[in-house]
Amino acid sequence: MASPSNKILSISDLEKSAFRTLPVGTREFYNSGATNQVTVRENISAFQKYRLLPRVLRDVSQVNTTTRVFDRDITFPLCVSPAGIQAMAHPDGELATSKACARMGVSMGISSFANNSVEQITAAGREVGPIDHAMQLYSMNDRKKEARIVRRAEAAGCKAIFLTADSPVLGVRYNEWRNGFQPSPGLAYPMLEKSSEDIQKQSHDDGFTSFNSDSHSWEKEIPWLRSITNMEIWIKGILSPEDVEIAIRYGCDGVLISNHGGRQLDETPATIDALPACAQAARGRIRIHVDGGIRSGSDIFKALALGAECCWVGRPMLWGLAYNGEQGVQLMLEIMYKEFKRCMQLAGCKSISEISLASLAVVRADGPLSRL
Ligand SMILES: Cc1cc2nc3c(=O)[nH]c(=O)nc-3n(C[C@H](O)[C@H](O)[C@H](O)COP(=O)(O)O)c2cc1C
Ligand SMILES: CC(C)CC(=O)C(=O)O
Repeated sequence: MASPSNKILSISDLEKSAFRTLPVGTREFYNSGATNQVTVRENISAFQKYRLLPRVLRDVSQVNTTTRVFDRDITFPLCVSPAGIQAMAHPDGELATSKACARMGVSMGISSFANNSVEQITAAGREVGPIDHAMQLYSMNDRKKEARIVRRAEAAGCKAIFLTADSPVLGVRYNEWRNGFQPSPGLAYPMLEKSSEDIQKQSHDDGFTSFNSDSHSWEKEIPWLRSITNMEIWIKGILSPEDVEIAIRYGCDGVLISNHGGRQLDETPATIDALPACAQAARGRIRIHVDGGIRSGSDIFKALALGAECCWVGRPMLWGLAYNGEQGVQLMLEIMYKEFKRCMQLAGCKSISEISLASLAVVRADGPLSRL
């Protein structure tokens, strides 16, 4: 843990603190992406194409930042994406994240690679306050094991399955291969039913072979999932409007526009760039959320203006955990919340429904400001 006297004012401060704290193999595993890191970089830089166009002299003395996710009003439109192996950032791992999310009134995704069980994670959050969880899932060649994950998540009160659609195989991860990445000894994956001994025997890459199954398809996976659960079914990892259309056809409840934080297929578009076409294709028929590169309140604002109903964030949670466990994740969410609220006020929006394309402009190198 970094010294609490270090002033952490922004997500970038948290990132720098985690950089100093985490051993190089863990830090690179968390921060890196696939191949040449093109998408990792663009997920961040693409936000800079957009400029905020404020409307002034509007009464923003009362601002309502709340929005509805899984039939609950959450504090503001940011939740925590499912990210695996959180116990390498802090021994409390996902338990700390769940508590911080509950304290801040936002939802949490639980990775199949969590180091704690869905039962422990949901219970930890509920000790603090009301919270909804989504269970992240891969299509697996061991259908019985996959069904056990779904049943445990439902029994533990999860509201949704996030089916990760972008990971039939692991991305090209030079950093993991160079560092011979392994989770710290002693860490297990209880949802995947893997003990720490099992994990140490195989490479991270080997761990993904069981996901490359012939059930990794719309027609085999979605009707089967529907037949075994009443939870909402969301597809995580969509980037094209065509796939949004298919998700609607299969009766899915939502999609998370995501490139897995640039960790799977490199040179896919930044999610903020893929979002508008996907939101237009959805035409309100399916929920559209987004993750990837969201690092400030104005990034959340821009994503909402471009058609997302809610944003999710991965690495900033890991940096918060590395900084100071539960309090660190809470600090990350507080920073985001305060920045988002201030951004709404300064842009002249007093509720989420007032955030629209009219609040954005694009500055082109060779011309004047363009409206979207
Ligand atoms: C260390 C790490 C582990 C992750 N593990 C998973 C996972 O187990 N399942 C999954 O669907 N996505 C996983 N993700 C992707 C996140 O859910 C999310 O899509 C991504 O982190 C969003 O980008 P951001 O980190 O720029 O916010 C992981 C991301 C990171 C950084
Ligand atoms: C937590 C991992 C085992 C999975 C991963 O690295 C990822 O999904 O990006």
